[in-house]
Amino acid sequence: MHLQDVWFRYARNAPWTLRGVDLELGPGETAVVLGPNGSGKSTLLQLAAGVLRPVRGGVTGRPAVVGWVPERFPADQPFTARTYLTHMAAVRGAPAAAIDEWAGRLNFTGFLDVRLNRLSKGSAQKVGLVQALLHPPGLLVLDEPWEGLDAATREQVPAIVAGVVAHGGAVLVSDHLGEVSRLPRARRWHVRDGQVGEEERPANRRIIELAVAPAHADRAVAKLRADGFDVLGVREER
Ligand SMILES: Nc1ncnc2c1ncn2[C@@H]1O[C@H](COP(=O)(O)OP(=O)(O)OP(=O)(O)O)[C@@H](O)[C@H]1O
Repeated sequence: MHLQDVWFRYARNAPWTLRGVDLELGPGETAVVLGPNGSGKSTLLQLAAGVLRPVRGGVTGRPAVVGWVPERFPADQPFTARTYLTHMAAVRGAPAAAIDEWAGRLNFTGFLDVRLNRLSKGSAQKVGLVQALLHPPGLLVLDEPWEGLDAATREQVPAIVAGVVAHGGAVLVSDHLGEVSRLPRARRWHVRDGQVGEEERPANRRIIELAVAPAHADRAVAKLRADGFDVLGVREER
């Protein structure tokens, strides 16, 4: 898939959110989109997924099956999870058995007959994830998957990404929490001032482990990033 000189703004006279973005993502590749809040990560993902259309430029070679998981699944709907997913499976030409298979894998089977608008945020996000995976996607787009999902499902994201990649699919993930280390082989695209640059990773790096009190963790991460250091992850001390 190729984003060619893509420009996007939300209204005719609004400032450009993205300017002249040129990116390529091939089958079996994963890219993590990094950048501060409001920098345009979601916008880039939606352009790649075909949810938004570029104002200028274009997107070519988008795979036929795109799985799109928004940051917040729109759960304000009167159907049960099963009814919704059965409909989505029919639309995608996926076997209904895929619903139970994914529900089992994500520990969600007990919620299939609950209405979407009664689900917790984490469970609703699982429905969003399952609908994107019912048919193996040629492109899976995950907007901040580590934010809305519960801890157990978050742990499964790398395996889900690996499954899509193993089928020859491409994966695009946004991340502002610094969870990118969970996908160590992914390319890294940084959105800054409306433009997207790919991080060149030096061949030889040193990994420094650092321990701070939980109350100082966010400040330490922000400070290190502001100084241009690559924070690979944050974990509890075990
Ligand atoms: N539907 C919309 N209409 C108008 N402006 C929007 C809309 N969606 C996003 N924006 C604006 O576009 C800019 C980029 O937003 P976007 O959601 O792409 O950033 P982001 O990097 O994903 O942020 P976050 O990390 O907070 O999700 C922001 O200034 C945002 O306010």
